[in-house]
Amino acid sequence: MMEILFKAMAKSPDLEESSFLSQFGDQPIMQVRFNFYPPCSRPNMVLGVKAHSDRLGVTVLLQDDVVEGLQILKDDRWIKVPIIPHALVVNLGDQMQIMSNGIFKSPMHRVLTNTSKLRISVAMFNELEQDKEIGPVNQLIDDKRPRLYKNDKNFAGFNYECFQKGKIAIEGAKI
Ligand SMILES: O=C(O)CCC(=O)C(=O)O
Ligand SMILES: [Fe+2]
Repeated sequence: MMEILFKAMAKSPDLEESSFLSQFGDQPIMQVRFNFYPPCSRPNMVLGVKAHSDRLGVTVLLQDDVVEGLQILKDDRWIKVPIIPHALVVNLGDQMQIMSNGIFKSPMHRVLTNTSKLRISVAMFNELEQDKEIGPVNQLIDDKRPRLYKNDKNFAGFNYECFQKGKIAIEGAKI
């Protein structure tokens, strides 16, 4: 599934199919995370997940089919991501923004808690092969669009460090 997505995304800026996919290496790691948000008596004070952008290429998310909570930042405003039964939410991560030299954006998002209902979501991520370096695809760098990001070997770790410190990782990846 991830393979199909990465190939399709490469076609949009008119690249070779494997341009993004090949950066993940021959043995990319598939990770699945189950998020469990218990009810919270002070939802105005406690977030389920604080604001962050996903660190990898693409996140495929199955939201709770009843309880909302996910919000995305657009033009400095938090916008609710609606629940669409049986639909998956596909979100782009920082590594996609880096590989596409900023053409694709990795949005900030957060999860709110709910006073009375628990919420569950399942997120699927595609991690690079160990020690693989990523960087902007060469064909997306030219005079009009100079290279925005440096190549990086441990961006995922760097993103996690930034998340803990409340910093924006993609800013730190800039040249
Ligand atoms: O629970 C959700 O809807 C989103 C969780 C999330 O942002 C993540 O796992 O990175
Ligand atoms: Fe996320």
